Amino acid sequence: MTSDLFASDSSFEQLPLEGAEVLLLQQLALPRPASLLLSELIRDTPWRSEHITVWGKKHLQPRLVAWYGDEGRNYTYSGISMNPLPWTTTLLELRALVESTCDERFNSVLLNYYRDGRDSMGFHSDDEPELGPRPTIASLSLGESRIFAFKHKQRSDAPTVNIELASGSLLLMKGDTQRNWKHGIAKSSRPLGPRVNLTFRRIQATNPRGHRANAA
Ligand SMILES: O=C(O)CCC(=O)C(=O)O
Ligand SMILES: [Fe+2]
Repeated sequence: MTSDLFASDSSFEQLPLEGAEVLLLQQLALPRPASLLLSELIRDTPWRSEHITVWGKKHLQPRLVAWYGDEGRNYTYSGISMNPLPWTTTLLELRALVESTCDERFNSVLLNYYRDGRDSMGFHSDDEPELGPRPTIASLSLGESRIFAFKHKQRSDAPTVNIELASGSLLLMKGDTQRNWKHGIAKSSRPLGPRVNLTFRRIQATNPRGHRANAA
């Protein structure tokens, strides 16, 4: 094991997205090598394959998901209501690391498992009412690098901004990011390995029924 596995670049880089606050840390100092965390999460998580309703039509989500968090922090999107699973030791460890790195507090985490290049996430904003009006979301990626694309919601002439989310990277979305931009993970025709993404979130105390119309 070389020290490179644990190398970290401790500075966040601000991405040039107008009307958004998006910061990227290329390499978080993980407690164990990313490959070990990835295989542990793939093996130990009770993954769910969910049907979601998008524009009134039922689809199977092209990825697997799991939702963890403090009790009572339910989350509803695209017609799915998720009751949180109790935190595991590993997820608590990762949460503490992410919280101290970005000086924020989170009470839940959504895990997305992209099994290969055919798995994806459609363009959406994380703008459910239970996240509050200007949510801070911290996204930790493990495994295969995937392209994370931002598309402006109002300005169709604004170019799509693509960023590569490598294993061990931490992306922070804050402020008006969700109000002005959508994001997604495209499919790839190349044979890609597995990736697990963890989005740490803060669910507000009240839990009105939310909706996410376009997160196929
Ligand atoms: O997998 C990713 O990087 C994106 C995850 C995401 O956008 C979400 O969970 O809302
Ligand atoms: Fe998202």
